[in-house]
Amino acid sequence: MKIILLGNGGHSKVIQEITSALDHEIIGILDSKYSDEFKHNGILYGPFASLNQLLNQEARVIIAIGDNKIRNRLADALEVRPEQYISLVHPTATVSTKARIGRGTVVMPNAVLNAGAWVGEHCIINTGAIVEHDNAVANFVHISPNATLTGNVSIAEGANVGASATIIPGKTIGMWSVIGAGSTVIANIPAYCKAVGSPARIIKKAASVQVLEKTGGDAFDKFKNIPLPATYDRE
Ligand SMILES: CC(=O)SCCNC(=O)CCNC(=O)[C@H](O)C(C)(C)COP(=O)(O)OP(=O)(O)OC[C@H]1O[C@@H](n2cnc3c(N)ncnc32)[C@H](O)[C@@H]1OP(=O)(O)O
Repeated sequence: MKIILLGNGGHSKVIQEITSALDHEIIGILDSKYSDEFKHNGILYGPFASLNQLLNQEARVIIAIGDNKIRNRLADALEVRPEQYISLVHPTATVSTKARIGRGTVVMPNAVLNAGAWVGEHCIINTGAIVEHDNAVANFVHISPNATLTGNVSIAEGANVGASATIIPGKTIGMWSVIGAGSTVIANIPAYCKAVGSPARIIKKAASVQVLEKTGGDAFDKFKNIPLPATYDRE
């Protein structure tokens, strides 16, 4: 399969290795840092504007950028049809036949996705991360290296779970929230919050969450609408 990578930073390096391990052929690496096109080892390097000519070659695309917001913005901005995105799973990752992985998602070496785990589109399940049974991981999420989502955990869109963090069973991380490296989450975390430590405490909340709390509203209930990922079979 011919693959085009969008982004050429550290995260892209790892994806390039996964792509090679899967015997795909990288035909283009595009990045905003390039203003002109050039070829090196048969790969076209250039700006994102070069995407259309490469897509004419029946290639598939992966957004190889670690920042969840930038992946989200790029996916919105690009005229790439959903079926043109590929999901990549490193050969050493263990993925249950009863797990689902959305388009544009990458599963790094030694990660584990157990039975009933649903992972959405354009997610990163990073090196050695564990996504246990019956997890729901929405689009544009990053589960960092060695993080553990125990059973029945829900991670809403765009959330970022730091390296080696642990989420205990049944808890929810709200949309676009960030969990610090090494933290242990033992309660639901509302949307747009930053939580750190063991047990994790919220150190930063979105203004809207603060207003709800001041007015007696239930912040979590208001923000917990978790967009479940669409079900796409593994490639
Ligand atoms: C392959 C890869 O690299 S994948 C990338 C993986 N990346 C990660 O895992 C990074 C995760 N990021 C973190 O843990 C960061 O520290 C964040 C995002 C949680 C916080 O970052 P910032 O908003 O810049 O917070 P800042 O550094 O100002 O710290 C604020 C407070 O939280 C504390 N804090 C920050 N991170 C943590 C943490 N992980 N655990 C415990 N406490 C923490 C700080 O000590 C500080 O406490 P203080 O106010 O008492 O001094």
